[in-house]
Amino acid sequence: MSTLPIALVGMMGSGKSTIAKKISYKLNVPFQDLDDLITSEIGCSIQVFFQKYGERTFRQIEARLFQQISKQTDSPLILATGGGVIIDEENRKYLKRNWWSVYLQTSPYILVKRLKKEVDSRPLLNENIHDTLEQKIHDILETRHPLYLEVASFIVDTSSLSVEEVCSSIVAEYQT
Ligand SMILES: Nc1ncnc2c1ncn2[C@@H]1O[C@H](COP(=O)(O)OP(=O)(O)O)[C@@H](O)[C@H]1O
Ligand SMILES: O=C(O)C1=C[C@@H](OP(=O)(O)O)[C@@H](O)[C@H](O)C1
Ligand SMILES: [Mg+2]
Repeated sequence: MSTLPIALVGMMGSGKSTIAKKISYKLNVPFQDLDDLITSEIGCSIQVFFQKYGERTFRQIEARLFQQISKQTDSPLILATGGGVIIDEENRKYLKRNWWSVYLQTSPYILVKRLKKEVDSRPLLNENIHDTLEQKIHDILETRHPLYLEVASFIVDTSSLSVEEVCSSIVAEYQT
């Protein structure tokens, strides 16, 4: 049984926010969503912030808030990270050292199906209007997949699992 707090990592649409909330309820452990913490600090949506200040500034805030929580992880917590948290090398160190990190691996085909209706809230999917959603997801996943693998203590392939099945699999492994 792990005693570390749980961090969910994976691509946009892999289910981090949805699954973290459910596991929090199942384990009776507090839950936080890194994107919600960022939104509270910036005072606008992530979409609007990207347009005004760009991704680089977003990543700086994301890293600061993530590392701040990571240093306070002495009590149980479930954290839904944002899909890009693993880009920063220092963030990856924290994910390996301070968290039981779960990679919600999801096939590009399923990501496209899940994200089709939610593109508006994900700025990286609104860029490069000449690329299809399939192409954008493929390109992002190609760079990030090795980084998710690098930090993962446990991997769940969510592509053919329901939300409930993903939660059960994580809880069972965490309690083993
Ligand atoms: N295992 C799953 N099966 C079907 N739909 C899912 C699953 N996990 C998440 N979803 C759906 O995919 C969408 C994105 O989920 P979300 O939790 O916001 O992902 P993330 O936080 O990783 O971007 C939501 O509409 C959610 O209901
Ligand atoms: O993958 C990314 O770079 C991002 C993922 C988003 O969170 P979700 O993974 O919860 O969609 C959010 O942090 C931001 O739009 C950037
Ligand atoms: Mg999310």
